[in-house]
Amino acid sequence: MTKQVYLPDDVPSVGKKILTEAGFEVVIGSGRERQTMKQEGAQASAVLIGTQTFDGDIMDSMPNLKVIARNGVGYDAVDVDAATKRGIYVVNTPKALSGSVAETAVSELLAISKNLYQNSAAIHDDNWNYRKAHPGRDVAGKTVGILGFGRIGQQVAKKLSGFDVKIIAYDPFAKSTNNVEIVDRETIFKTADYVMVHLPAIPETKHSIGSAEFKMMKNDAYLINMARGVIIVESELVTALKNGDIAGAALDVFEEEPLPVTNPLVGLDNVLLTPHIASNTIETKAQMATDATKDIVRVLQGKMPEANVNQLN
Ligand SMILES: NC(=O)C1=CN([C@@H]2O[C@H](COP(=O)(O)OP(=O)(O)OC[C@H]3O[C@@H](n4cnc5c(N)ncnc54)[C@H](O)[C@@H]3O)[C@@H](O)[C@H]2O)C=CC1
Ligand SMILES: O=C(O)C(=O)COP(=O)(O)O
Repeated sequence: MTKQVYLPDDVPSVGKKILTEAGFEVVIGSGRERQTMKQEGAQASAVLIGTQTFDGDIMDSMPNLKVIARNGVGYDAVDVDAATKRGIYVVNTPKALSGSVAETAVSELLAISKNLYQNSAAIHDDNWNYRKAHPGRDVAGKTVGILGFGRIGQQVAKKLSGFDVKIIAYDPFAKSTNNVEIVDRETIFKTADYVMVHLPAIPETKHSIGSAEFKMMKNDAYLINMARGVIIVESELVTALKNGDIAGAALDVFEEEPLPVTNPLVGLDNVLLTPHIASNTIETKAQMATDATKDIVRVLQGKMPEANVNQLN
């Protein structure tokens, strides 16, 4: 019988082509909701998922499942222990997206420094003079502090190398490089003008940045989080933004996604909010779909997965 690959969300055609050419049936689903996935994926030998929760209960509804492919890098929402107990591979696409996420991180750093969003909104509102009372900040001469100096953190440092900034990083497993000094965690919060979060969401990092860290930060410093919402204590960030403990924030990820419009972050004028778009580009989505589906094919053909190799772009 033809093996099924279940895609709760559609992916670029290059990925579907790899699956059909390898002889698999592609089942495009209608969303990430638990019951929907359980029904639509009941016959699946492989699934290709986003950031939705994928636990043992869902795995048990898919008795043929051999591989869970994360179309992305963070697999914090996949119960890897449950998969391992069931003999199911978990793969991801770390090589595909580091550069793209770093581009978005640097874009947001520049956008909050120059008030790009507010100035554009002001023009749309027929307010050319908004700029007068809202000068931006130069990036040159500032200190950028990177928390988590892995694939993405290193790409951020590379992209920033032409900006005349001092770059420091905290990561217990990383070493200083030509242009990046590894420092202790406190030094990041106390001295950086931009604190950039590129940590994995693991028990050690969950809610690890809150009021104590915001109080350590300089009043004119910015927080940029492109990693996972759960790393920040959101309510304490709101307080810090309102009290002026920090100058502003750029956030691509939130504890609850989609971010409810009732969340107190919405409407603050010193925060740039984007809907989890750091890797959401035409080129990177195609590369992620390619890497993930090639690994699905390998596993379903009885080979070892390859895309999940810790290698820089
Ligand atoms: N906004 C978005 O669309 C995207 C978000 N992400 C998030 O970015 C995260 C990072 O991705 P990569 O750089 O590829 O991962 P990575 O595993 O290459 O790098 C993470 C680094 O954090 C370090 N680390 C671990 N615990 C730490 C701690 N307590 N303190 C300081 N450093 C610590 C590790 O040693 C590692 O070097 C992912 O886990 C994912 O959640 C990834 C892609 C897209
Ligand atoms: O790769 C990751 O970890 C991401 O956060 C990308 O998110 P997505 O799978 O595109 O919703």
